[in-house]
Amino acid sequence: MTVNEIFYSLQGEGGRVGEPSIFIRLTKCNLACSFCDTDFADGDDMSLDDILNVISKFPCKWIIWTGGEPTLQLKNDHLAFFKERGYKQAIETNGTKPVPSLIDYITCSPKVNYSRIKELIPRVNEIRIPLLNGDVLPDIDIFPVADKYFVSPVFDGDKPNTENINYCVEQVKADTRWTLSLQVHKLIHIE
Ligand SMILES: C[S@@+](CC[C@H](N)C(=O)[O-])C[C@H]1O[C@@H](n2cnc3c(N)ncnc32)[C@H](O)[C@@H]1O
Ligand SMILES: Nc1nc2[nH]cc(C(=O)O)c2c(=O)[nH]1
Ligand code: SF4
Ligand SMILES: [Mg+2]
Repeated sequence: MTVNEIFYSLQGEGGRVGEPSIFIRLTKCNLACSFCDTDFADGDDMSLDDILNVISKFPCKWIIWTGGEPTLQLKNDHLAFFKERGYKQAIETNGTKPVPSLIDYITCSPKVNYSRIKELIPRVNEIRIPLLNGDVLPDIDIFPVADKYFVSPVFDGDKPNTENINYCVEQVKADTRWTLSLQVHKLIHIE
């Protein structure tokens, strides 16, 4: 696999905020979102044993596969390797590709082709849609069935953007099926 970075931190976004997690960021993406806060271009080839060597130092059994777009590389063979070693595995995906079945927790953060996501990924744990001030929030039923639906105001790099936050607050108050998600890791200055 081509790996951009591996770090141990707390989940900063969505339904599992605050949970200790090992982030494995894979290189490459099939989209180029204007607001993307991540530099995922560089990477090193790592074998599964190389990755295990790094992550086994952390006192944590939850992996979050992210990127870039992790579905471009991640397959059930990779997931089976870590599952056999006692890891639970979550994914952060943009919803443009199917998610391998051995994933334990799916966060889908829609960016494009909203109506197609359901066909590719019928059931997710959370939808977490990034919104800029004025972006149209689609009707919730267009998305896959989820346990929880979040709107996530786009941050300016590491800084919260008041207009985007206020706009998301309005959306949640107008349709109570949605919940606000903030990028808490940026607010508390952790990775
Ligand atoms: C960097 S992406 C990687 C995973 C996958 N490509 C995706 O888009 O879900 C991880 C999360 O960061 C969010 N994100 C990226 N840039 C952001 C920003 N400037 N403000 C808020 N969320 C952002 C994405 O929407 C996604 O939920
Ligand atoms: N703390 C922290 N939580 C996160 N949740 C999703 C992230 C990502 O970049 O995928 C992320 C991240 O980069 N840091
Ligand atoms: S899909 Fe995810 S990683 Fe790719 S550019 Fe958009 S936010 Fe960044
Ligand atoms: Mg991030």
